[in-house]
Amino acid sequence: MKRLNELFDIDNDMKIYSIHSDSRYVKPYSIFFCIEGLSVDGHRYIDDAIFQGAKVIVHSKDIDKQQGIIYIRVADPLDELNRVSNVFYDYPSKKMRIVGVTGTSGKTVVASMVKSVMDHYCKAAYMGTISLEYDGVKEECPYTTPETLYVQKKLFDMARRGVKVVAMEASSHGLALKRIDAVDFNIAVLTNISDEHLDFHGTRRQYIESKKKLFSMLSTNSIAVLNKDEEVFEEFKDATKARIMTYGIKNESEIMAKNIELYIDHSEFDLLLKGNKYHIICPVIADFNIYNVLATVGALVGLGFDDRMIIEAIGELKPVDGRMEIIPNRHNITIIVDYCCHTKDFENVFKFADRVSRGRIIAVLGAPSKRHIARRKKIGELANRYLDHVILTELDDRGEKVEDICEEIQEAITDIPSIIITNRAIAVEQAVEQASPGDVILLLGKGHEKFISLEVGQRDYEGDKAIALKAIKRVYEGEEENELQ
Ligand SMILES: CC(=O)N[C@H]1[C@@H](OP(=O)(O)OP(=O)(O)OC[C@H]2O[C@@H](n3ccc(=O)[nH]c3=O)[C@H](O)[C@@H]2O)O[C@H](CO)[C@@H](O)[C@@H]1O[C@H](C)C(=O)N[C@@H](C)C(=O)N[C@H](CCC(=O)O)C(=O)O
Repeated sequence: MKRLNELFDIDNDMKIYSIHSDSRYVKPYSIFFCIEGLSVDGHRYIDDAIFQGAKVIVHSKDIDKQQGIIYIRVADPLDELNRVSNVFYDYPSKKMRIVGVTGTSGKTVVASMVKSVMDHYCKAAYMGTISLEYDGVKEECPYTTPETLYVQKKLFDMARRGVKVVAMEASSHGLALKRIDAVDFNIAVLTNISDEHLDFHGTRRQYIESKKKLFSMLSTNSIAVLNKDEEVFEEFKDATKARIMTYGIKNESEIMAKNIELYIDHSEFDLLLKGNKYHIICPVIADFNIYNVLATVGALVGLGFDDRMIIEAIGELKPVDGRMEIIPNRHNITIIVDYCCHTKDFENVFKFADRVSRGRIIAVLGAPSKRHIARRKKIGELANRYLDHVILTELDDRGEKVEDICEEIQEAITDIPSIIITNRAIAVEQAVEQASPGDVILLLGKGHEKFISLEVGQRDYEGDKAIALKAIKRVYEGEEENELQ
């Protein structure tokens, strides 16, 4: 609870119990902020908010006024929402060390790794695509980077429960839509930038600018962990007042990986850290994940880790749920589940499998509907180049016919066999049935997710990992039993 005059420069000490930007959740004695959205304008819902009990309306447009309600007109209600939510929740981000991770790919992996390492030392939190997780709380996050009120409320709860470090993903949408403007970041990490989300941002330039915002928000005593091998490195360096910490594989950096050896179930490399060299054996797979490990090291150095703590932490890193996650089995079949969102991700995963596999590479994949249509042909072309067999299936159909999406991918697969099995669970089972010892199965696109998005809402899906594990048991362990009989 706060008094109104603590939140605004106003001569009124009314008790305010909550603040809202969505009329559907407004509670009595609250403030409603009218946010102009991309599809609707929050000003339309003022009456609903008052009906639900809002006593204060923060708006930017001419509106009809009612008796007994306080109206506060501001230039930008979203900016005010950010400012007020910070005051309302007692500046929660200032009470913890906040690590923000942005970039096209790798945000989830880096933020999750930072959290899992920090868990050994203090109460740590993760907020991002997979979940919101801290101090025994685990729930689905509404967005990769949720909206201001959600973020502030959760940070407030974390601070109250003694969380010391928060690793959160900063999506380009979240940054552009001011969802984390009120967060005081201590460390910002850039993974990489490729041409994605142009449907929302319009141009690559706009996309880059939204990512850069995280770094321009940093103060002089914060740290910007930047990938020196990225084309945009100099631009990001110039965008921040923070101390720069560089990592990379190709260009000379403060944190470097050299002599990288990739294996199907782990990686080895020499880590160059402040002039020292350490040989690392690390349970994460694929070269693009080495970048993620280096970015994590950057964040940990920023959090005060010394070399010994870093080496210990990397050796114990666990693969993140549904991110190049190997599904264990005793049958010499390597099954990898990966979220694989962008075209570049598909290329990276295919290349890795091609490089380390001694058998065939079988992939189960699809493409999301009504989004990134051009991606379908590109995925097909890449599959053609690197894989041996493809099973095309549903991803998130959102009302488009799955067969049509699969056929569009299939048109570009001219040199290797491909089949369409629209039911994803059956497609995964098929892949397991077809595999022989030595083969690699790639289950791509769903990662940790246990739902399929429909035109409206979503339906439950058991998850690639669970289905693959069951199939292994049925196909291989069942066979073993038969042989014994
Ligand atoms: C493009 C985008 O991000 N849009 C977000 C935006 O939608 P919008 O601007 O259209 O909002 P709106 O629905 O018009 O509503 C405007 C205002 O009216 C309010 N309202 C609305 C209805 C009502 O009955 N009462 C009411 O008060 C809303 O709460 C809101 O404050 O604001 C809405 C609520 O404030 C968000 O739900 C919505 O996220 C959409 C659904 C979404 O899917 N966003 C995705 C793309 C997203 O953010 N993705 C990124 C990850 C990207 C990645 O890296 O892959 C993420 O961080 O998750």
